[in-house]
Amino acid sequence: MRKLPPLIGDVRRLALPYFRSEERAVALGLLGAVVALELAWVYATVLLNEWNVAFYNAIQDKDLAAFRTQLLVFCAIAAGAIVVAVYQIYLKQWLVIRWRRWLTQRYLGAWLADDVHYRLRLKGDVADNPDQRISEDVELFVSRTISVGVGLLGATVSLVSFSVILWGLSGPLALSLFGHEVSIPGYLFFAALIYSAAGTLLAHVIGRPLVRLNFEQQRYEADFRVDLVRVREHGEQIALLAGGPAEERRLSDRFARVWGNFFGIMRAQKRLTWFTAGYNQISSIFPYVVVAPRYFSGGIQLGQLMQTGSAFGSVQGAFSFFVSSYVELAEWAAVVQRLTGFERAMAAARASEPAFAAAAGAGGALALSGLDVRLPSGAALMEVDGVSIAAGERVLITGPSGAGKSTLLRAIAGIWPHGSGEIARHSHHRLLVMPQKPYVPVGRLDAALTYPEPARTFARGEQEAALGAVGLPDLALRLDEEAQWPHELSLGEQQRLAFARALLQAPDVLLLDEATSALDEMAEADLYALLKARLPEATVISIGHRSTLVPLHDRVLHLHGLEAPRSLRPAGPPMLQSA
Ligand SMILES: Nc1ncnc2c1ncn2[C@@H]1O[C@H](COP(=O)(O)OP(=O)(O)OP(=O)(O)O)[C@@H](O)[C@H]1O
Repeated sequence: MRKLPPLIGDVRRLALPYFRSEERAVALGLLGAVVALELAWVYATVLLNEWNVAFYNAIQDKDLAAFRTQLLVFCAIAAGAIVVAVYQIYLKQWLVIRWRRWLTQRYLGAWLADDVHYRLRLKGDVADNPDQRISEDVELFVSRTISVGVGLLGATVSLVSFSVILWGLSGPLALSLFGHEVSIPGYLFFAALIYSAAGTLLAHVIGRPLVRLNFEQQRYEADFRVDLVRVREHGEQIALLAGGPAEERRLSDRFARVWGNFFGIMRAQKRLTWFTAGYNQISSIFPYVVVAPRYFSGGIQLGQLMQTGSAFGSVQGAFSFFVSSYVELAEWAAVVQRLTGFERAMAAARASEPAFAAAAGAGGALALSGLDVRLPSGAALMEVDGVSIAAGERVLITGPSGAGKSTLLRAIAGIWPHGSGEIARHSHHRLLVMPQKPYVPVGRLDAALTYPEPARTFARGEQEAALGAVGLPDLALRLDEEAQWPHELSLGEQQRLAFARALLQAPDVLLLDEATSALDEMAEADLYALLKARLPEATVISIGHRSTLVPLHDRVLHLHGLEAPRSLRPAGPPMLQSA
């Protein structure tokens, strides 16, 4: 297991915000109730321990009346314990689901705000599989923190209560050491302590690899699941390429890591179970072996033997909380580590300074000066200086494949975090990016059309008119329909849908990244003419390889140079001819 102080520090950082949040009254109320019920449970076990004396002495004395009375006492204690058990589980689950809801919303907010999800992806492996961290790890963290926390509290209270009882029951142990008479008071307590401490130490040594193995297991499971989802999403392309066998090989390789690591877990858990199972078996008999001499010498009766045995078992059980919960603790430590890493990565992504300084510009105008755009690796990609684009101007950017045209649009859109320089634009102007493959969410068509605004933002008539204008009049009749639109609509139809979205949202700046690549040249010209007619004020920056795009724009900028870093300058006449 990890070193305890950092683990406790991480748990505090992850857990405290909920108990200080706007939900703190309910959270603390539920936590208080769960703790109170745990204490009530310990109290019931103390009562049962005392009941042992009267019950077993009644058996030893063949006292039927006392035996019957004690059966009734038992029923009363057991009834109370049953109520406590039922409500403790119920209230614990209540606390788990509320806490999980709060933490999930917090993580969703942090992950989706300020493009953190995208920046994390660009950074690569810093926080793998955020989906798994938000869904599974949050649930595991919340439920394990409550069960470990409450378990630890119960074990501590039980330890104190039964230690007092055991100390009282245990007479001093007289020993003769090197000719000196030594008397050890409360020797049964010390016997329980030594037995449990030895068990805890051994469990820790044997079970330590489980933390790392559990950490890896959660990661491999998530990687495998993500790959399965990708096959489902790209089913058509895979079928067209007859890629089934290739996917099967890849998925089998992925799964090999899942089961390979699981074998590691099985081996580690087997080693630990050899120890814990043996330890638990010995624990059930060990107290009686320790107390038996006093019983057989007539020092105590059967009732006291049973009470002492049970008190010894409780003290030793409380001390051994660590041994019995080692696997659970190991999983919990792994989850704490994963969530802490996720929070840190999100905070770092959010805190990273924007690469390109935003300067004030006017209207839909843009000015790019001293831009040095880089790759995540730090390698220089392109340089852009002294490029001004007037409001309402239409500019085409050309350049060889891989030159960095899309990356430049990402930088202008404000989501590319690598590089330096200044991008001047009006702080309130609205910008819409239309990529080659538009994002079309699954669900109702009107929501897909108006994304990311809610469908109700635009009147139904406006939505129908926009679809009609871009050549999709049939879809205007299906606005209420829910479907897998990304699979149902052709790429050309999706690109038309993106134009309809632009007409509705009427942005000040439009960035078109090969947004008409799936359409024929006539349809492309019609859609550009539509933009000019409906959004005459909008600044348009397009990327494309087709020469037919040139007359649809006022100016062409080209990424010059044979290799990176290329520079963006006006395209010369030869370029225009070859473009
Ligand atoms: N997230 C990323 N991580 C690492 N490299 C990237 C990333 N995104 C882009 N690149 C690299 O940056 C370079 C420019 O890519 P970009 O997509 O901007 O080119 P492009 O000019 O738009 O190409 P095309 O015309 O083929 O669409 C490429 O070499 C690409 O591999």
